[in-house]
Amino acid sequence: MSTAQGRLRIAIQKSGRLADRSLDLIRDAGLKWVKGHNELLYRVENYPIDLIRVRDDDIPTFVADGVCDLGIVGENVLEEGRNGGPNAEVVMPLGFGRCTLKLATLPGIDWQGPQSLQGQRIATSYPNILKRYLAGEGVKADVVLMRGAVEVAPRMKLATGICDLVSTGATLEANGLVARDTVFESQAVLIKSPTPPEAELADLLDSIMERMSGVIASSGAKYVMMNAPRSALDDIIAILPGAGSPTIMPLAGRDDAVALHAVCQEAVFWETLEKLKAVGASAILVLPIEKMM
Ligand SMILES: Nc1ncnc2c1ncn2[C@@H]1O[C@H](COP(=O)(O)OP(=O)(O)OP(=O)(O)O)[C@@H](O)[C@H]1O
Ligand SMILES: O=P(O)(O)OC[C@H]1O[C@H](OP(=O)(O)OP(=O)(O)O)[C@H](O)[C@@H]1O
Ligand SMILES: [Mg+2]
Repeated sequence: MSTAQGRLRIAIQKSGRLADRSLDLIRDAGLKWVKGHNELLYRVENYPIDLIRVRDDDIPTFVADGVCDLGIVGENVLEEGRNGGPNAEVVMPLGFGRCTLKLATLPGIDWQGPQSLQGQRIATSYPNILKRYLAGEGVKADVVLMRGAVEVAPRMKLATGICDLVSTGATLEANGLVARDTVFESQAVLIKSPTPPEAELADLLDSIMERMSGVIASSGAKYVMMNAPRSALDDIIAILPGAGSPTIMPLAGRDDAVALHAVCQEAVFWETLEKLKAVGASAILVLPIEKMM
C-alpha cells in the first residue's frame, strides 16, 4: 500500500475486540463512512479520510511507516512490536479494551513471585514483553511462543506457566489456572505516525485528534446541577468528583441558598448524591454530556 494522496488514513482493527469501539469513536468524532465492496478500506464521505481495516498486529507498523496517519490499537500490541526502528507515537489512552497481561499457573505451585518460574517454560503470545519483564525481575526462563489457546499449555504439560491477557478472569478459571503477577496493563490507545501528513491535511489531522480527545473526555463526564445552602458550598465542592470550579448562581428570593452547576470529569455514583443530600443539597440533576472541547 503506498502513502495516501490527498487523504488521511486511520488504521483500525477489522474485526475483534477493538473493532466496534474504534468505529464508535470515529463516528462520535463526526466522521461518516460508506461500506463499499472493499473490506480493507472504508471511505469517509464528509472528509478526505479513509479507514484502513486490518489485523491489530499490523496497525503499529502501518502507522510507524507513515502508511497510515493515525491508528487505534491495544498498548499490549504496540509494546510487543517495539523495536529499534521509528515508532508510532501514543497520542492518548482511549479508555476501552482494558486488559492485563498476567502470569498464570496451575494452582499446585507454591508461588513466591516470578522467581517461581526460574528455569521453567512459559508459553505466551507476547514473548517480547515477557522477556523484558523477566529480565527486569532477574528471572531466566524458557519463553515459548504460542499464537492462540495459550491457556491450555499448562494442562498439556507444554509449559509450567503462561503469560496471557486477562480481563474478567473467566478464561483462566475455565482452564483451572490461577492469575499470578501482573506483567503489563493495557488499554486501547490512539497512535500517530512520526511522518507528518501532506501540508494541506495537517489541520484536518489536528482537528480529528482534538475531536477524539473531546469524545473521550466527555464519555465519562456528567453535568451536575443542584440547589445548595451557601454554608455547604465547600463541603459540596469537596464531594463532587473532578468538578474544578463550579458555577454558582443566585436563587430568586433566597439569600441563604444558590444554584450550583458543575462538570464532573468522573462517574457520579448514587453514593455521591447521597453525600450531597446529607450536606443539604436538593433538586440534584445529573445529565450526560454529548460533546466537550
Ligand atoms: N479479554 C479482553 N478484554 C478486554 N480487552 C481485551 C481482551 N482481550 C484482548 N483485549 C484487547 O483487545 C485487543 C484485540 O483483541 P482480539 O482478541 O480481538 O485480538 P486478535 O485476536 O489478535 O485480533 P486480530 O484478528 O485483529 O489479530 C487486544 O490486543 C487487547 O488490547
Ligand atoms: O479474562 P477474560 O475476560 O476471560 O479474557 C481473556 C481472554 O480474552 C482474550 O481472548 P479473546 O476472547 O479475545 O479470544 P482470542 O484469544 O481468540 O483472541 C485473551 O486472549 C484471553 O484469552
Ligand atoms: Mg492480533
